[in-house]
Amino acid sequence: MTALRLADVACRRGGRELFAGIGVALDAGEAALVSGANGVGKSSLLRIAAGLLRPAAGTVTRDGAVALLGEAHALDPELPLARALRFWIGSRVSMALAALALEPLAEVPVAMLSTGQRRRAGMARIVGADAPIWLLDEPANGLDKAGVARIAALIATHRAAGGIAVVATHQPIALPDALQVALG
Ligand SMILES: Nc1ncnc2c1ncn2[C@@H]1O[C@H](COP(=O)(O)OP(=O)(O)OP(=O)(O)O)[C@@H](O)[C@H]1O
Repeated sequence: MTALRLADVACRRGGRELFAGIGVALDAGEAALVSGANGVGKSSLLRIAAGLLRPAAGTVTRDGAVALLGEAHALDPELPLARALRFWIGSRVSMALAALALEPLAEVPVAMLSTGQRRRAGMARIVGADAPIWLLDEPANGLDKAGVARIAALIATHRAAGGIAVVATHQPIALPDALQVALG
């Protein structure tokens, strides 16, 4: 059964304690919204949840594969979008492009995409990742209203299918019944 647990987690970076005592318990279909001022440690918390950063204290357990949308999109800037995505998600490229309304841009090099298009491309990688646990760092950054609504709808669909979503954001995004994780 898909699950994500952070118990009494603390984070230190650059010799400073960013946060301590954070607990998050999510099961299939649930979501958390991570909020807080710039530099409070939202990205760090997602990296800890992903297993990319070791917590200074506490434990993290994951039941299910993780897809992390970081601040960078992790797509080869030189490649046309479809090929850059194929590296990560293989045959699920068409589905992922369609989910983000990116089909018309399939042959455009990633470096030429606009800010919002690049963000959607990064999200296409997550949608195609076939991972039950989504960790999304500012997924709505640079997106227009329709783009934000699309991300919210994708997260809702993912949850309805038994997925988990942790979203760090400064922007309002619909995340019904989300566990609130306020840092700082
Ligand atoms: N590799 C690193 N080494 C040392 N300190 C770091 C490192 N990466 C980040 N930090 C520091 O950790 C703190 C938290 O950074 P983090 O990116 O987690 O914050 P955030 O809440 O996501 O910020 P924002 O809202 O601006 O994205 C910042 O003070 C940052 O300078």
